Amino acid sequence: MKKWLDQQPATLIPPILRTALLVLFVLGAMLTAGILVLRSQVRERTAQLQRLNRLYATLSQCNQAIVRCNNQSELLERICRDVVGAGEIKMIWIGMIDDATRTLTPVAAAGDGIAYLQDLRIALDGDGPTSRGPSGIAISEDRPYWCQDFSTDPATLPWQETGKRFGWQASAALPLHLAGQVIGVMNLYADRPGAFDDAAQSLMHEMAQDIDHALERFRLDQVREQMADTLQESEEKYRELTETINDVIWTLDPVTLRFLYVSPSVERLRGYTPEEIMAEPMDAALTPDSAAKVRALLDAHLVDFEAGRRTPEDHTLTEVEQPRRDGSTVWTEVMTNMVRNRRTGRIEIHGVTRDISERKRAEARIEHLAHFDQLTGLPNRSQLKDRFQFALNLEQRRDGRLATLFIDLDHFKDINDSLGHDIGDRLLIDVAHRLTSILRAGDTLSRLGGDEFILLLPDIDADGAARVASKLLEHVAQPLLIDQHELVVTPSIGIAMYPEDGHDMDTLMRNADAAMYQVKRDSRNGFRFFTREMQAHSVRTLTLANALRTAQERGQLSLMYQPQLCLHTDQVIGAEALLRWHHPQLGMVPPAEFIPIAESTGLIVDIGHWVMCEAAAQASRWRRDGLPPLSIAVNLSAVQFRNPRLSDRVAQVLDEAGLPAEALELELTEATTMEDPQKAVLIIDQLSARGVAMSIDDFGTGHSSLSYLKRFRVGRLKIDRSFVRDITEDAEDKAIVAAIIQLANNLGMTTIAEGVETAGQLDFLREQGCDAAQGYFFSRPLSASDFERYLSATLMR
Ligand SMILES: Nc1nc2c(ncn2[C@@H]2O[C@H](COP(=O)(O)O[C@H]3[C@@H](O)[C@H](n4cnc5c(=O)[nH]c(N)nc54)O[C@@H]3COP(=O)(O)O)[C@@H](O)[C@H]2O)c(=O)[nH]1
Repeated sequence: MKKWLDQQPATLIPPILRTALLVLFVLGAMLTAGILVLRSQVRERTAQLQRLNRLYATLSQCNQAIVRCNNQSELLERICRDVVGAGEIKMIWIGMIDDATRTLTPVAAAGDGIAYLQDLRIALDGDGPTSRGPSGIAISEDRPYWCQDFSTDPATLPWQETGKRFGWQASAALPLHLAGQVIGVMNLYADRPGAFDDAAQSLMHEMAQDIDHALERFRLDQVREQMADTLQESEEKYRELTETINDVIWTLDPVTLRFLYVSPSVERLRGYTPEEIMAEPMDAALTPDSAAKVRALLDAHLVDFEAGRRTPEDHTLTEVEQPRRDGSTVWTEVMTNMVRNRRTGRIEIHGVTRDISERKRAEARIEHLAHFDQLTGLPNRSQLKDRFQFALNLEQRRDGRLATLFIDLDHFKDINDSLGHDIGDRLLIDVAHRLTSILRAGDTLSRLGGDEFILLLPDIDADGAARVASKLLEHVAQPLLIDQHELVVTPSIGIAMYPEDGHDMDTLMRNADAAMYQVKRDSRNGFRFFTREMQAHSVRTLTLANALRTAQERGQLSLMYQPQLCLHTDQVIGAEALLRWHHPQLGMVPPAEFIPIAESTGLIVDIGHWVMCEAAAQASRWRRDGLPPLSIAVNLSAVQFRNPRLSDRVAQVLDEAGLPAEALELELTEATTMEDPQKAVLIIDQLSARGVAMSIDDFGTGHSSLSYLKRFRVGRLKIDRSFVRDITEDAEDKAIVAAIIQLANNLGMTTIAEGVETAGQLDFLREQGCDAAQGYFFSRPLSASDFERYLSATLMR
């Protein structure tokens, strides 16, 4: 311009104009340059604004995604798509930390270069270049890492090649959080260096925070879902439980006494549906008295609960008999506690009701078992004790009298043994009915066990007691028909009177027992009153009976052997085994005293068996030791004889001892065989069929029936000592002994005389043709070793 003005004539353009034109020109140029700068700035500003707008749009889209998406992976995918779709960001990926491996793994990505992420795992711990990359720094330092120049930033070194390939010029790594902890990172890549200016950083930061909130929401949703699931599950379990268990679970309002909930099992328990139960107040089914009690109890509990003296941990357990729809009742156990409903704030009673009828029945049964005899239903000893005490107190107060009758059935054991326990039991039941049928209301009949009964007659004198006893004897003795068996059973009754014979139950029972025992010794089937003489006897009997129970196991029993000699050869042909009992305190107890006790207590069964075993074993030993073959005689008690398995037991004893049957002789008293001769014939037949020798002991004392004697397959008769004693002087004894010997001869039996003490007695016996003898004249009963010596001495003669 200046050049052009200089070429123009001054006339054409005067200097002033020239200056003005120059100024104008400069101003114009300046204006143009300003306009150009301004236009470039406007363009840049516009571009920046557009970028910001795109980022805002991205943020807004992200927020929409956050609202719409329901889970983490959907949200992250969507954010990645939206961010890249807005055009400002070339690539984005979001990685999550795997706590177990401490690596960062991509979970969502979009844009150019995502293929590179395929197997990407960034180790977070250690000093490797990857752990110190933008993601590693963002995570470890919990801050965004802005990389404005991707190609030169030392942190991006391992990925700069990749960045060049995909055109990444700048990047950002922003940590993501859950519950305040860094859980991942969002990586963004831009195609422009310095792309993440302040405005972009602020937006990205906001986006990361929004994502954090969304992740937190998902977590809470998840927790809520889990809680809902758990709640549903536990509700289902609770429902299942309440519907299937037999216990009834319920909730009650203690103020209105209305049930708020009752489980369905109530229908099984009481026959009413839960709805029916809930329709009525709780106390509707109770009696006014019980209802008042329940109400008072609840009120007291409520007061205590409000005052903090009662807590939900305080449970109350009560037993309640509840009505059922069918009119019956059911015993229940109710466990309750008071709680405050957290939702409503009201106090409730929570309860569990359990059916305990089975337990109640068992308790009642145990109670019954404890007081009543199971077979007959009569009171047992424990119940008798109570009634006795009551009756005694009464009689003491009114100065009255009371009778105790001890009733024992005669030969009941025989019935039991021969017909079986079932028949025996039924017999006891029938007898119990018979006895009861003639008693007054205040009398007590009790069964002690076995065939022993105690009858307690209050307010009665001796005459009255005797009348009752007679009536009982008569009544019980009537034949009984059990199955096809017609049975006659008689009782033996002993009577003790209060106050004469005792002031307490034990004494009166013991004395009545002693009197009963006397009846047994006499004739059975009768009654006797207790006397003072019986007392001494009964005490001794009781002592002996107790001591006898353990005599065998304590080695107090032993056998003595009394030689038996043949009167034709004068040789020892056998021995009678005689039982001895030596008690450390009582001394030698005579068999005549303890054998009856052993019989009446039943101990004779075991003791007699022991005697047989011992005697058979001794005889066997003698045979093995080369002694002449002797016969061993063993006394058999009537009780043993009645045992239906006697012949088997004898065979077993012989077997075990290895003794031939003919070496054993069983001595039965005449009285035993005559108790039931028909049966005796059978038993003797069984034994002799096994080859066992038999003899009848004490012959002449038991009124033998000759017709039966003929049928007894016994080998010899043993002449009782009482006839032998006076045989030399007493003509009658002489005649009896002679007759017995003759009778035996006629029946094909031999005879043995016992109790021979003198030569005169022996001479007479020899004259009469008696075959054998035993007695002090020859020898007293000897121990086994003395017997061996005695035998050797006789053999030497
Ligand atoms: N069931 C069982 N009864 C048994 C057993 N052991 C013995 N007894 C019976 O006890 C009664 C008494 O017996 P014991 O005191 O042994 O008396 C016997 C002899 O010692 C005695 N005896 C023998 N010789 C004489 C004599 O010359 N004079 C005399 N005064 N007494 C004598 O006689 C008894 C033997 O009697 P018996 O059995 O009838 O032959 C007695 O009834 C025994 O039976 C046993 O194990 N079981």
